[in-house]
Amino acid sequence: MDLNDFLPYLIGIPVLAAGAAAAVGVRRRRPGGPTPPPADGAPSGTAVADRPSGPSPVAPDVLDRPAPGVDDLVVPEDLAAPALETPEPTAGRLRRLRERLARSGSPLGTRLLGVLSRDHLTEDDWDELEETLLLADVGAGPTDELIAALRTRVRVDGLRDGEQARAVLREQLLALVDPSLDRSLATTPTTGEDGTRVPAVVLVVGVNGTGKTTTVGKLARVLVADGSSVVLGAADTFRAAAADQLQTWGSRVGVPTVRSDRDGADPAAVAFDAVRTGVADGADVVLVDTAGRLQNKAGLMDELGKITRVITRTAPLSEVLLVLDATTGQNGLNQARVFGEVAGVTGIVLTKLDGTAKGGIVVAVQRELGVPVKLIGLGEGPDDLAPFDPEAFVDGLLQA
Ligand SMILES: Nc1nc2c(ncn2[C@@H]2O[C@H](COP(=O)(O)OP(=O)(O)OP(=O)(O)O)[C@@H](O)[C@H]2O)c(=O)[nH]1
Repeated sequence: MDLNDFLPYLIGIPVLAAGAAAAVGVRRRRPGGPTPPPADGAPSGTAVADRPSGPSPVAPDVLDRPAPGVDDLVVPEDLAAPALETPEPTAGRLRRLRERLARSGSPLGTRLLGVLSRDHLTEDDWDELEETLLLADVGAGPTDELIAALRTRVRVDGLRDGEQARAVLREQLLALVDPSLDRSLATTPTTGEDGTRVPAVVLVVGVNGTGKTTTVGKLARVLVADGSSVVLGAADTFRAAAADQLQTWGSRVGVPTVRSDRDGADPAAVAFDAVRTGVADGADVVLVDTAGRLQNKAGLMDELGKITRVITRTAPLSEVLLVLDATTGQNGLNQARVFGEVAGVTGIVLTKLDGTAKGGIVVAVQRELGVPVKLIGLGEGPDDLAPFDPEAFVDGLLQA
């Protein structure tokens, strides 16, 4: 799916929302009510909340989980079946990116333009440009490249006026952001060797607090609006409230959540059951949220490695999205490096871009990991997630 093709929501939203509700359905389990047995009676430590009736998938013995208690299979009252919402089209979201960048004080592009529009650029002016880029988290390498390219353009063509300065800066910033990178999300189901339909599996990783759970919830809305059927896996079993949070996101758009209510349950077991549920339900996409613990690289590698191994017994991983908080600058880059090494990241979600005028992190993180920014978070609202569009982003930076 090409993210930039989300725009057709505009036409299909009422139909798609109704279709999604019908296709996914919401079945509420009552507290204290009977626990549906797994298909073959084997124990399963996870439960599927807000899911249409059907057999529960069963995890392999190797995962060694305890049998469920009734409490494991109960949807709390306050999380049950709210009215289904209609996600907002992404077309408006790109416009909002520009508005938010403009509101964020003095965007990077405006400050650069202020210097470039001066009559005769002195060495002090070039130093100011360099400092501005570094302070905006563009990173040393890309900053040097941009300065060198601008110097060449100024030397060869001269900069006659502000308009020309803007055009040159736009061209050079765009080159840094790299419009040639493939930013589409792999969310198309495939067919297994035995002819079964295999959902696309998207694993979402990142340090705690960066916005993983929120991003999974927002992405589920985007996919539902696009006509896909989705299953969520709450494999963040470290933070007790994360599964509730995810389930709330899912239930608002009729998407079931596979979860365990046991604190500290094995995240790989939840991920496994989520994927099996996706297969059993004939879902298009399974989105798996993970915990963001970064105690040490070995621990992270163990946990993510196990989750990946267990998932890929049933379905290949289509995407590993790394969620990064745009306001954390260099710190975020250090985290990105570790996750990049252990998790085989295929795309970056840059959250909280609404909270920073330092758009340069987009460039730095792409360079650091060698993978594209695919989605950006623009706020805490349910539809504040947009496909990353290099041109809209650079135009947002450059507007007055
Ligand atoms: N302003 C803003 N806030 C965001 C954005 N994305 C997420 N947040 C907020 O960031 C906070 C943390 O988000 P979570 O989704 O709980 O983060 P997490 O990475 O799942 O955290 P853990 O479960 O602890 O690992 C919440 O208050 C979100 O509303 C964004 O794009 N902009």
